[in-house]
Amino acid sequence: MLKFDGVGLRYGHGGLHQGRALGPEVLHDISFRLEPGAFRWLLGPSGAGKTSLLRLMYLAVRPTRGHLTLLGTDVATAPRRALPVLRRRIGVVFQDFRLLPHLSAFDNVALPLRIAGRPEGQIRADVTELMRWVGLFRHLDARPAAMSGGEQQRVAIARAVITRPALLLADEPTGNLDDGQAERLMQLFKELNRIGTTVIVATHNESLVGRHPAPALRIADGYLSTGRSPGPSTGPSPGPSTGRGDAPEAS
Ligand SMILES: Nc1ncnc2c1ncn2[C@@H]1O[C@H](COP(=O)(O)OP(=O)(O)OP(=O)(O)O)[C@@H](O)[C@H]1O
Repeated sequence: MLKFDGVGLRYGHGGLHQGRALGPEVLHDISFRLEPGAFRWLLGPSGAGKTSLLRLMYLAVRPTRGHLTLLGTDVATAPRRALPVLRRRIGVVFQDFRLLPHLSAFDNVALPLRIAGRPEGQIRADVTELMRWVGLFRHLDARPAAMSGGEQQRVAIARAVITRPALLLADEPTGNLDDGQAERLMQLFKELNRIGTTVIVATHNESLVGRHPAPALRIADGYLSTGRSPGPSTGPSPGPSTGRGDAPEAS
């Protein structure tokens, strides 16, 4: 369902004729495959290429070389009209949240459901329940500017998961959360994963990764390797549902 085959990425491509030179390659020869229901940490030092890899997966950029298949669709050969439909099956928690400033927290989270044409009564029930779960029930009417960083991050998370996407991509989703909130967030991600969502979480939060051992995509200097995240040496560690979706991988 998610397949990278020799993918490389340079920024600025298409810009030559606009006077911008092609930048250096920031991702090199990325090859891996994930089946539906997989969970992966995405790990690597700052600047290694985690956000760039996620941007390929939510169609913000296209590979400069190689092949990328997302949810069964080859993004290079798919007709242009197919891409927004594909994109709607992907939930993204952006590192910088990207909430719409003129909308309330409720309306930010409701937006993907409204775009999908869901009935307003169902939207109200679903959004209210999820906002209660992420601890923001008292902030339904607040605008992003009136919320703390952690509150905004939780709105961004709620917006990403409200549609139960086929693929959930989260870029440093606990950066503004305390440990208790981060654990609650992991419960949410694991529950989605349990019901079939493929989940990829980029993070520097080593203690969170240690508490939830799962296979990892590791990036260093734009090159990918795969392996298992370090887990606690003792104690129960159910972790995300790592038993499913573990397709043979090559990197
Ligand atoms: N829009 C862009 N234009 C040009 N180069 C970029 C752009 N975005 C990222 N890069 C470069 O791509 C490389 C990888 O950056 P990326 O943001 O993917 O790393 P990261 O692993 O997500 O880092 P961090 O953990 O700090 O968020 C870096 O060298 C960065 O400077």
